[in-house]
Amino acid sequence: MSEPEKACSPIVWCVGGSDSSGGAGITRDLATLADLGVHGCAIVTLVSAQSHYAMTSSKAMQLSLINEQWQVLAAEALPLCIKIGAIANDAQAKVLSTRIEMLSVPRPLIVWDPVLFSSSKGALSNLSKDVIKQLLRVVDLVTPNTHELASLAGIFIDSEIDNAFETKSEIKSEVKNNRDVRHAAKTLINSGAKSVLVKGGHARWQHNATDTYFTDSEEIAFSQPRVHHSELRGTGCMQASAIAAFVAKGYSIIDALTLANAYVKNVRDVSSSSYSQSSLTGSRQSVPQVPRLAGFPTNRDAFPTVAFIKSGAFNSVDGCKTESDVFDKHHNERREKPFLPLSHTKRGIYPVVDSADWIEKLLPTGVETIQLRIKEDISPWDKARISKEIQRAVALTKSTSCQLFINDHWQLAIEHGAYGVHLGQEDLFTADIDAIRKAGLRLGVSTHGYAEIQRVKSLAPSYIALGHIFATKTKDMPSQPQGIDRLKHYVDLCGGIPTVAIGGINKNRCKAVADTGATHIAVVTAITEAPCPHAAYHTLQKEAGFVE
Ligand SMILES: Cc1ncc(COP(=O)(O)OP(=O)(O)O)c(N)n1
Ligand SMILES: Cc1ncsc1CCOP(=O)(O)O
Repeated sequence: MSEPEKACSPIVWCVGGSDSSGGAGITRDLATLADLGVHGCAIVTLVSAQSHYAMTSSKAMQLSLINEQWQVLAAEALPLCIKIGAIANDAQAKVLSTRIEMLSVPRPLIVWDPVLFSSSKGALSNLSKDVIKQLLRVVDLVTPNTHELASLAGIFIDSEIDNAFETKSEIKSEVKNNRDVRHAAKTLINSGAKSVLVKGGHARWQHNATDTYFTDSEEIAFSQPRVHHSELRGTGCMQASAIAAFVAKGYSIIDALTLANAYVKNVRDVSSSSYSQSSLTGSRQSVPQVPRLAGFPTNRDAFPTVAFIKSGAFNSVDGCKTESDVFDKHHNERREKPFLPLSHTKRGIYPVVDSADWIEKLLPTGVETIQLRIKEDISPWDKARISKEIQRAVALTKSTSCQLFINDHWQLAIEHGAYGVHLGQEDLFTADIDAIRKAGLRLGVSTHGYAEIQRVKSLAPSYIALGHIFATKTKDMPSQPQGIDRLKHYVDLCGGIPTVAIGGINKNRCKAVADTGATHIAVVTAITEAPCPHAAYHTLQKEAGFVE
């Protein structure tokens, strides 16, 4: 399944150096963008003479030429994203920082891959502490590996010491474990960086390769099985360009990080398999491994495990008891203990209602899955009344085959023996997931894109809800509607786990939704605001093709 074509490609600017081997730098950025259906423009900062194994020289572009490249592009159209790679010197860095600061709001998202050295063993840039500090503060996302993170954080640690003792210090930040990663990343954030993605490829102490994304309020880990002995160069350039490409295509930053991680995994896989193929056929004579194109990632096995670490829960570095695998330990444990599957495998319309009366009203339709969703901010009920309502809903459905899910109130759902619980993303930080599973209740969880789906898959829930598909008046949504094309990808990504599509679905839209393969279609107003809710339920079932 390929990604839908848009009428015109989004634009990303790449600022960086050319690598004559095509393995990295702006050469690789442009190939990555083209592979992902994004038009790349180039602002060349330096030209390097490089092969896959050595760099013999590198020459900086004149400042006037950097300025002119920027100006001529800006006069035509501003991009949705700017990816910055190697910057040759302080003067270039200052021009770029000033240019970025002058961009009017809403400005493009700026991603800086802080390439200080080339993997073919040569220095590409020689930036002073002050310009690095300035750059860190003007960009939106910086993507260091652990060596680069140590150098960047060292700058701030050095200057704290410089300020305190008024002496020059050689002290460097050390990054030798996950605790150091967090400490160094938080140093950058506390010094004004907006967000940091620390790449785990060089973090040999990690069992998996874990990229960790930090903002002042979030920490999200993306893990892949570690690749040992990779000869592929330019993966950092590819990853940062892919992030820029996905943001330019309208994905949220955390989905862009998830997709870019999967993209690089695919490039690695196709590149190494064609490389080993060439060795088998004898066509390889000390030929370097070159990156192959991989396109939009659609294969489930390329996607990372995603773990959201609640901000605050680990905000003190000492809060991490085990320095390793804080990031994915719980997720791996849970994957081995799946939730019970749904009892009905038949696809169907899934009404979401706010009272036991509605459940009573709809049961005669033969509805097989229903949700009681009581929102306290809508009706200020006290806990005792909510408890009674849940108890009544459970009693109504007990002797039927209808699967009753209780939204949010998982303790009451357990207490009253409901069939299942439906939770949102925030609830996952607070609910006792193990208690729900041990009590034998099913679990459904809401998601709003790639990162959350990958997070939730690790819980092995009974279903994954995907939303919101279309604009809805029922709930204020902070995210954009997903649309049918993305829904198709999400259903595929969920693999064998049943899916529920929700948000703005009515009788005219449910056929297209059902065609994506979503197992269930959840609706609120298409039933609750219909003149005849029974008839509406049957029409939706029919239009979706769930019944003859
Ligand atoms: C089937 C289904 N899907 C999504 C939701 C939304 O749940 P959540 O994100 O917890 O938001 P609220 O419903 O609590 O507003 C749902 N209820 N059911
Ligand atoms: C609870 C919820 N979660 C995502 S969209 C939504 C509301 C869906 O209501 P409607 O079917 O009326 O658009």
